[in-house]
Amino acid sequence: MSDGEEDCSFLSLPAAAFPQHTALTTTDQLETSQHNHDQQLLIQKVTWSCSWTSAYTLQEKVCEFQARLRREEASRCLQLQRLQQSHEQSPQEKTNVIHTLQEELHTALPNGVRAVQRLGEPQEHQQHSNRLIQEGEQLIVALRTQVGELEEKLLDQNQEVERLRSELGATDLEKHLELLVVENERLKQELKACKTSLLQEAPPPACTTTDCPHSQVWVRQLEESKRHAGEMQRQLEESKCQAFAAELCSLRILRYQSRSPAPHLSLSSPTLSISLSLSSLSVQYVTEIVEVESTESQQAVAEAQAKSVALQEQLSLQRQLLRELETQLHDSQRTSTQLRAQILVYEGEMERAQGQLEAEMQNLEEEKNRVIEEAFIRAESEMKAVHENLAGVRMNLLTLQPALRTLTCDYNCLKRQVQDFPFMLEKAITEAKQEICQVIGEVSSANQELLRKYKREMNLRKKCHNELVRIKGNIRVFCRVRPVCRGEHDSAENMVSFDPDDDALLYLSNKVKLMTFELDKVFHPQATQEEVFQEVQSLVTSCIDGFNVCIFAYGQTGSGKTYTMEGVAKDPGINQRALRLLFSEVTEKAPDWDFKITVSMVEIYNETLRNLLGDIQGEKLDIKMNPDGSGQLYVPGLTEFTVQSPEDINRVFELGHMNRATACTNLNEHSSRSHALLIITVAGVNSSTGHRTQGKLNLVDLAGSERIAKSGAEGSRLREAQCINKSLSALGDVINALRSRHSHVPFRNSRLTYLLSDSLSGDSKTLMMVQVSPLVSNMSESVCSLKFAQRVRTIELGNATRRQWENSSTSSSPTHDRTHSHMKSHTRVLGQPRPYVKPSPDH
Ligand SMILES: Nc1ncnc2c1ncn2[C@@H]1O[C@H](COP(=O)(O)OP(=O)(O)OP(=O)(O)O)[C@@H](O)[C@H]1O
Repeated sequence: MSDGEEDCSFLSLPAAAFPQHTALTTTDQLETSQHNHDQQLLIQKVTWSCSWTSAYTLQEKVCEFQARLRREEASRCLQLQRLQQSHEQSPQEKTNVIHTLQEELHTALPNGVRAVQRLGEPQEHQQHSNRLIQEGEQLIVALRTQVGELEEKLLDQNQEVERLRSELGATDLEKHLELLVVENERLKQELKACKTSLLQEAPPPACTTTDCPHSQVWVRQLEESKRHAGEMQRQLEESKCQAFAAELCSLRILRYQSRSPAPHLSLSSPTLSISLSLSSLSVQYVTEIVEVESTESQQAVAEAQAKSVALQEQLSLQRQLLRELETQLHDSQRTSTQLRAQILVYEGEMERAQGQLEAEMQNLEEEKNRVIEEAFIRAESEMKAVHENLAGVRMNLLTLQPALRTLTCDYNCLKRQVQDFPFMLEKAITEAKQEICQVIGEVSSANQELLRKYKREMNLRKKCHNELVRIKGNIRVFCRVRPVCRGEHDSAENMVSFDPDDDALLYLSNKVKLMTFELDKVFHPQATQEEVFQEVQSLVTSCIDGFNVCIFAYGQTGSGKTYTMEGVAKDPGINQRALRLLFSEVTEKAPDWDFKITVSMVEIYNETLRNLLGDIQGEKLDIKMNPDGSGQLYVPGLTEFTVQSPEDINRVFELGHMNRATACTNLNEHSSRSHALLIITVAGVNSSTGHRTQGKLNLVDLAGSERIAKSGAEGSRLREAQCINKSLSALGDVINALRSRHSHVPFRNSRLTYLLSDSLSGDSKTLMMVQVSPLVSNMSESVCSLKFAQRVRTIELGNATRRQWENSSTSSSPTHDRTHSHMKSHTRVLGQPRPYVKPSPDH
């Protein structure tokens, strides 16, 4: 039989005594706040019930309630145990939960006590109800009084229970629990620290199980736990002894009660323990005792019963405590076992780590020894080398010391020189300046003297040059043999030959005879344009000195006249080269002389004069006598282009070539049958003396000189040939007249001779370039051209030193002394009428 069953066994009231009490089933209805009300209600119910059946029913309900109450207390105790055993919660949380549970327990215990008391009340009421049934309403009042007293005693008992509980049970248990929790935390910390040190300080220090402080702590803890378990065991034994003594005492009381049921039973000892077997007494016995007991004895018995209940509770608490202690002991033993196992594991790990550490130490030691040995060997070799170097350095030092002394002396000497250098430099600079100034003066005077001599020599050279030209004659005849062109199969090797020793001889040979021609200069087919111009440039530059010059190319068609005079774009002929030379010469003479170069370009076709630089293409011009009565000729409308830069030269030739090509449908054929004239006028004035000079250069590309019979021309071609022959024969006649010194020179017989009359006069210089074809087929024409050239070469035009001169002062020209001038200056602005010099008929 359980404790609860024993408690309610003496209240074996009949069932269904209070049918209307079925609502009293929950713990809430038995709370303290409802206690008085429930007591009153219960008393009323008891009063109203007059049968034993109702009492038994009430007893069953009470027993059921007590059983539930104990189950709740047991579950709370178990929960408290679980919480105390839990090591995962923090101590503060555990303490809070324990306090909460203790409060609940404190609340539940009085309720349980009151409930037990109330269980006694029905019994008391049942006992008194039998009398009250008989005695009436007075007993109810007495019962109420007793109930009040019982309540007061119940309160005392509760206080006593609390005191006992605080002294014996819960306080020690809590302290022990706290100690265990603290110890547990400390062990956890040590275990964690031990793990950390093992991980960090690998390998761990070598220690044995007996030397390890953790093991010693655990062993001490184990021993302490054992000791604690022994104390708990001892307390359990004491509790058992107390329970046994209480049981004996209760049995003695019962025997005493059975022997002498005195009305004043003394149960005053507070330490008296009542056995649980007290509850096993039958209700019948209690009823009989109560019937014969007095009021005081009944009260004493009730007190004893209450104390018995309290002691029973203490006993149950002690048993519970014992079980807890036993559980703790088991846990401690299990923990000790686990700790031992863990210690063994740690010791194994430490041994392994120590072994690894020793192996690594050994390896490191070997490595260290090896490295030290290598370093030692290396250091020895280096030391040896250093010693050798040191010996060499010492030797060098010994040899360098004298050199250093010498260098020091040199350095001191140089230092003194450097210190004196500024003064010496200044002195040297001053002397050098004086010398330089003196030398500059000497050089300047020498330069002046040299310049004076140079000018004198230049004048002398020009005089000699002009004298040479005069001695050579005013008409010079050159011959140029063109090469065999591509596509020409005729060979000239057998027809034309040259004298290697004399460049003035040319041989023409046919099948019959060999003809020799003596000219001023013969150019072989390989002669370049530059070589040809080298020979004629002295004539060109004499134009600057005021001479009239005429250079014309003569020869049959295709003999190379145009090539010599105009040339090609990549290799220009005499025209372009002469103009560029004049431009560069007058530029060099600036600023002493201010020269102006003007250019005109005309062609004579079928005895018609055409302007090639005019705005009107193919404009026909005429040669007229100047109306001023000077007897000079001029060409009205002739365009003169002033050349001021090399680019102007190019523009002049481009314009002239374009106008000539536009005026003629077939340029090649047309050019063969017309005379092309480039007229360059050079007029200068000396800026210091005011002397003026003017020369004219006529560059003429004559038409082909074929014979009409050979060409077989008819119609217009015949007329062209007749005009060409007329002009060429007129040129021959003029030259013959000049050679024969006739009184009349027929300049007017053709436009060509009329236009060139001033350049063919006595003081002019004429160069005839006879062009010869190397082809055998052109043999007869070549012979005719060369014969004509030889005749011209014999002409004496007069004194070439005579030139155009305008200033009447006695000073000399740039290169010559002043002589007679027969030509007046007739420069004009571009496009304006220009007087033309008419040659003197005397010439
Ligand atoms: N010295 C030379 N070197 C190279 N080729 C030349 C030479 N002389 C003339 N020629 C060439 O011979 C050909 C005829 O020359 P060019 O036209 O000058 O003869 P031309 O006497 O002026 O003829 P035309 O009376 O018909 O005008 C041209 O193709 C020209 O290039």
